[in-house]
Amino acid sequence: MPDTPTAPVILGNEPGSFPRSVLAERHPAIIQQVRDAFPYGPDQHRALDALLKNCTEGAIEPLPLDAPDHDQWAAWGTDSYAGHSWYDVPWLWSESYFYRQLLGAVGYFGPGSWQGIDPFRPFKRAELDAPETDEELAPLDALAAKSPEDRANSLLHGSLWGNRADLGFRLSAVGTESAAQAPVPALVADDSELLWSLLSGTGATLCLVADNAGRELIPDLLLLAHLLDQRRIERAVLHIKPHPYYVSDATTADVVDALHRLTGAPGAAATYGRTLWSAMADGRLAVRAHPFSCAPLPYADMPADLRAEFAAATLTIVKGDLNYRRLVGDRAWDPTTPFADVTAYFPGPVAALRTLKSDVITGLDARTEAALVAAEGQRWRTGGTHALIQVRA
Ligand SMILES: O=P(O)(O)OC[C@H]1O[C@](O)(CO)[C@@H](O)[C@@H]1O
Repeated sequence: MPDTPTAPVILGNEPGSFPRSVLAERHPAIIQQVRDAFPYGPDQHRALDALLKNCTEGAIEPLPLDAPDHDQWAAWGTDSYAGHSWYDVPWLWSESYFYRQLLGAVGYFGPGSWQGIDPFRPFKRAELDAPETDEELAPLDALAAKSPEDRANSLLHGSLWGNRADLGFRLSAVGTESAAQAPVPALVADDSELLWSLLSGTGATLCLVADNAGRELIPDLLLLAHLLDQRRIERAVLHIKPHPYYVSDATTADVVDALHRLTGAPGAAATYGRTLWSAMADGRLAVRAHPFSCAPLPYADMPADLRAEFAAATLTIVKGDLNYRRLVGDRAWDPTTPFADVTAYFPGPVAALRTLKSDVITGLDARTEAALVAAEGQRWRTGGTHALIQVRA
C-alpha cells in the first residue's frame, strides 16, 4: 500500500473504548455462559477460574509446552507478548488468544474425554433449531418465482444481513439496538454491481470465507447453492474454522448441521440443501479448514499456500466483522481510506460482506461518514445496525 498512510493498530487499553469493554466485560460473560452450559468437572472449573483471573487482571502466558499448537502460537506472537497485559497488545491478537485459552481450559485439545467437544455448540444448536430459522427459510418458496438475478441479489443480501448479530454479541448483551431502529443509510457502501460483474464469465471459482454458523451460515450456503445451480460459478470453496472460535464461528460440524437443517426443511429450502449435498459429493463445493483461519493476525500475513488458493479464485468473499478487521488490518483508519488501497496486498479480487460491529472502517465517502456521525455519533461503528458490500477487483 505505498500511497496509503498507515494507521495505529487498535489495542485494548483505551479506557471507555469498545475493545476494552470486550476484554473486560464480554470475555468474562462468555466464560460464565460456557461454564453454565456444560456439566464440567473440577479441573475445568479450576481452569476457567484461572483464565477469568488471568485475562482480566493478569499477564499473557504462553501455551503449555505440550500443547499441539504451542509452536504455532509462539510464531503467531506468544513469544513476543508473553508477560504483557492482555490490554496492551493488539486487540485482534488478545481476543483471538482468549478463545484459544478458553478451548484449552475446557479440555478441547485433550487428551481426555472432553477432547473435541465444542463449548459453544449448545448456543449454535439452539439458534439453528429455533423457529426463527424456519421463518427465514420460508420466503425461499416465493423466491423461486423471481428471476435468477433477483434471486441472486436477495440471497446476497440474506448472506450480508445474516452477519448482523453473532452469538458473542448476543451472549454479552452488547449492541442490542435493533436494525429497525437504525437511521439511514443501513448500507454504508454497496459495490454489489462490481461483485456481480466479477462473476459474469464462465468457469468461475468462488472462495467464501465464512464467519458464523447457524443463521449466518445458512444464507451463505443458500447463496452458494444458487450460484452453483445457475452455473454462475463452477466451483465454490467454503473456508471455515478448524476449531471453535469467537463463540459462533462455523466449523465443519456446523456445516454438516446446517446441511441437515436445510435438507430436513420443508419446501424450497430442501432443494437448496440437496444441491449443496450433491455439490459436496462431486467436488464442486469444497470445505477448507486452514489453520490460518484461526490466526490472530491480519490476512496481509497469510502463508503462501493460502495466498495461492485465493490467487487462483475468481473472487473471494470475506464474511463478517472479524474477517473485515483481518482483511483491512485492525487499525484506526480514517474512514475514507480507500478499501482498494488497504486490500491491495490481497492476491486476487476480494469482496467484504459485513455488518459493522467494531470500530474499524475504510472506504466510506465523506458524505456518508458525516451523515452517520450526525445521526449517531460513533455508535454506527459497533451497533451491528449498518452493513457494507465493498469490492476490490
Ligand atoms: O461474527 P463477526 O461478524 O466476525 O463479529 C465478531 C465481532 O465481535 C467482536 O467480538 C466484538 O464486536 C469483534 O471482536 C468481532 O469483530
